[in-house]
Parts: sequence; structure tokens; C-alpha cells
Amino acid sequence: MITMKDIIREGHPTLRKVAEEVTFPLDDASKQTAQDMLEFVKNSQDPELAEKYDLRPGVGIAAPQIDISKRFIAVYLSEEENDGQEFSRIMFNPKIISHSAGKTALPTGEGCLSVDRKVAGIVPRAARVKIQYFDQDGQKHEERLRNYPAIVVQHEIDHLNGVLFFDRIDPDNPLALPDDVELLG
Ligand SMILES: O=CN(O)C[C@@H](CC1CCCC1)C(=O)N1NCCC[C@H]1C(=O)Nc1ccccn1
Ligand code: NI
Repeated sequence: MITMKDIIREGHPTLRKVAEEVTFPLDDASKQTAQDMLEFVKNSQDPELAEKYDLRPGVGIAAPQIDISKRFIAVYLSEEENDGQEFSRIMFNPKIISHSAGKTALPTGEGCLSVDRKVAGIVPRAARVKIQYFDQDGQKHEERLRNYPAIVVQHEIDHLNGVLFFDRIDPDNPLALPDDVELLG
């Protein structure tokens, strides 16, 4: 199982690489790793397991965070976290194919399991995104996301491009709310 010791931290070069696309048919190792990543995110939200294995609660993880520079992510939002609808996905080669002009941001800013410090500031992201990704069988999916799932998936796709959340904070005015950004309420 994946635990915090497997998660690389800020300063590790892999976090700043552009990850490689996966090819299909997927090798078994990538399939297993992706399932382990989803399991980690779910485990991290279970108070008993998080306590037992010292996991920092997370809602998503990208392969580069466990030092695998390949383009796949896992996201898990419980129904409590996502307006009564569970959101659970493993995405291979995820891509934003279009997005809204309007932007959104979490009112409390963002953190990252690979960043062991608090960085205050608004992280503007597209409010709505149309994404394309492949599942482990190589089936193509297209999905429109908004609100919290849209923010989480954009945070994870950033990891595939070597981007960390604080790269998106305005250094001159980190806490300012740009006109075109609506806080997620
Ligand atoms: O790349 C992936 N990561 O770095 C894990 C991050 C991803 C989220 C950060 C903002 C958008 C995506 C993550 O989940 N966190 N960031 C660090 C500590 C907190 C934790 C978190 O927000 N936990 C949480 C939130 C709601 C409910 C349950 N748990
Ligand atoms: Ni992160």
C-alpha cells in the first residue's frame, strides 16, 4: 500500500518534470499502481486508517507524487465532500479540451501532499472544464466538471506538467481576489 513515505516532496526534480503519456494496452504495473493510488486517497480519508498508517488526508494524487513520471491521476471525493455525489476516478492521459473563461478558487487556498509548508494565497482555476481521459482498459471518456471536482482534477493535471499550486498564486497580492475569480462557496 502507498503511505506518506512514498510521496516525494518539494525539491525533488520529478515534481517539476512534464510526465510521459502512458501507452495502451497498459502494463500491469501501471494498472496496479493506479489502483493503489486510488486506495491511498480513500484510505487517507478514513480516520482510523489515516491514524493507523499516519496518512495525511487527501482528495487526489498524481503519479509524479510517488516518483512515477507518467500521466495518470486518482481522485476520490466522498458524497459529503461533493454535494451528495461520490466522485471516484482513475484517469490516464487526462487532458483539458476546453474550459470556461470564468475562474474559481477555494476560499482557503490550496495545499499539496508534496509541499510540507503552508503557502497562503488564492489559486485561480477554470470554473468549468471539459476533460478527456482514458480508463485502464483504454476506453476514452469525456466529462464536464465544475466546482470542487474541477478544482481537484486541475490540481492533479498540473502535477503531470510539473506545476505546483503556489505557481498560480499572485506573488504581489496573494490574497487578492481577481475580478474574474469566484470563490467556491
Ligand atoms: O496532488 C494532490 N494533493 O497534493 C493532495 C491535495 C489535493 C487538493 C488540494 C486542493 C485541491 C486538490 C489534498 O487533498 N490536500 N492538500 C494538502 C492537505 C490537505 C489535502 C486536502 O485538501 N484534503 C482534504 C480536503 C477535503 C476533504 C478531505 N481531505
Ligand atoms: Ni498536489
